Amino acid sequence: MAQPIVIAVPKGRILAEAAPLLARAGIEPEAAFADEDSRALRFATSDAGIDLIRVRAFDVATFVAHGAAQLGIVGSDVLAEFDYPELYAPVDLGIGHCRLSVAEPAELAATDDPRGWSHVRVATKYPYLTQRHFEARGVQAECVKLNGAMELAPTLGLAPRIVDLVSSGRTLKENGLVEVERIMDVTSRLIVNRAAFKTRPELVPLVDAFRRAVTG
Ligand SMILES: Nc1ncnc2c1ncn2[C@@H]1O[C@H](COP(=O)(O)OP(=O)(O)OP(=O)(O)O)[C@@H](O)[C@H]1O
Ligand SMILES: O=P(O)(O)OC[C@H]1O[C@H](OP(=O)(O)OP(=O)(O)O)[C@H](O)[C@@H]1O
Repeated sequence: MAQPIVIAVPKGRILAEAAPLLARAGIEPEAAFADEDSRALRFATSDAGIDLIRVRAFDVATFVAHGAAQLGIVGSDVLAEFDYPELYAPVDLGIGHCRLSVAEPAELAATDDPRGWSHVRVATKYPYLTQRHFEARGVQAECVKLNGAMELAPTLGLAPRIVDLVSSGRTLKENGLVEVERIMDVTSRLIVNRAAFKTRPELVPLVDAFRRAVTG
């Protein structure tokens, strides 16, 4: 029998929104998948031809790009940051709505004019998107790569500005920061390994099932 199709799903906040979509696409994982205490990483589903793996959001794109998983659910922020040519993103899943923005302390923003920037130092989890955004504006960006808690960087002198995801704006507000530029709007996408899409015909109805799960 052929190896099961592996779908990579991010743990964390997207998982809660993705679970109902999986159900609507007809994918019923074993009980341990929804159990946060489970230490398992790979889960069977009611379809012997489909397994799920639970990985970090940034790693979903890597697993699928390398063909270790054939399908995945990932934020368009992660997709754009890695820009893997091996990935095809056929369905906008309409979940995980947020935006990638530049933010700085409210006191700095009071007198700052982004149009006057020629060089910026930025703390971010997204060095590629940050460089690209500023380069397009003719601004030289120096990035300090962090994996979380970017909001601490300005007050602790690591970098005066940050590039991070914003949704309600609560995290920025509670850390004395304000949004000064929006880089991109973000939603989660279904991603497919391009080579697998050609060689595994069973992926076609599966992608269609996700498409229907979103629209119907
Ligand atoms: N505030 C938010 N509102 C909506 N979607 C968000 C928000 N923050 C992040 N996302 C989406 O969820 C994905 C995962 O977010 P994030 O990287 O913050 O997760 P995490 O659980 O901290 O991951 P990890 O611990 O693996 O770094 C992001 O790539 C983005 O697409
Ligand atoms: O505008 P808000 O609604 O406050 O959302 C923004 C926050 O959400 C994300 O973090 P997340 O909650 O995923 O935490 P983590 O990155 O620290 O894991 C992001 O990195 C911001 O810190």
